[in-house]
Amino acid sequence: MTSAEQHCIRFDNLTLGYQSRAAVHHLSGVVREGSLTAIVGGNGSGKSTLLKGIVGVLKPMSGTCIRHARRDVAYLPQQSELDRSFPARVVDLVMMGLWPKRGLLRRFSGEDHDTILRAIREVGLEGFEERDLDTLSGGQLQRALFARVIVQDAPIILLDEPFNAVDARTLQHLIELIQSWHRGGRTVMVVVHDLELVRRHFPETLLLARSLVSWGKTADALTPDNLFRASTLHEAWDEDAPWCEAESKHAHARDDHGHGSAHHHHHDAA
Ligand SMILES: Nc1ncnc2c1ncn2[C@@H]1O[C@H](COP(=O)(O)OP(=O)(O)OP(=O)(O)O)[C@@H](O)[C@H]1O
Repeated sequence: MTSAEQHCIRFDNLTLGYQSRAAVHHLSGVVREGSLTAIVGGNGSGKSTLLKGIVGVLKPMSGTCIRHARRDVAYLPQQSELDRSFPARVVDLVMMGLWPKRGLLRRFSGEDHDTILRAIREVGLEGFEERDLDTLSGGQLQRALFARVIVQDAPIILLDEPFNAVDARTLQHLIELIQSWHRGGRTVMVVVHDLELVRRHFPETLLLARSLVSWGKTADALTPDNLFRASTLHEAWDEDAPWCEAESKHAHARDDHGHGSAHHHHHDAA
């Protein structure tokens, strides 16, 4: 495998934000092809912003985020960003996963319908095909969204807090689906708040506190020291600071974690 093949996503001094305020500062490093990474950090630490930067809905303020060979991305936003009152059934939501490939106005083939029904079965929602989205429980909606990811069949999968408000059984099922995507060689990044879950199921972790705190094998990334540093940075935020003032305040934290080319060595394992 060439090094270009190993690098699925590359960040080079990437800064992302809104209006004139940066939310993710000067991130450098590579996401290895086929890796399974948890993105961890406190509220407002830039996790969702980073996913939006990878998808491309948010353009860099500076630096770059490059997806190798413009790989397709399946992106699941936080449930709070979804409009549940949208008048659609489960089958319509899952069908949307085929739009990028088929186009909005093309008719779907019998094969496409089989793909959609198979995905609905795979997430355990058989019998719910015709149900309106606004009648689903939170866990059922999350299953339907996972079915949409399945039909998208993308090599890169980004999930923003997919385990929020799901019960133990649904959680186990969603984890199994993520693991099957990982075994199939897809590159998967998931925003997760529960650190025990991360330690149990995610080989690699990226810990954010607006700037990168640590990134590598989960056991190395989530040391008490790194978690303490992340919380200290978190407390030091000034929401009203002009962009990059926060960066200079936090420069020491960036200097000693050695991300970028150094962190890349972590990615041989997993
Ligand atoms: N659309 C927006 N416009 C302006 N500022 C935003 C916008 N979205 C996020 N922010 C700000 O960017 C910063 C990072 O937010 P982000 O949503 O990436 O954090 P997060 O780590 O995903 O948080 P959480 O765990 O609470 O979901 C926060 O200060 C937030 O207020």
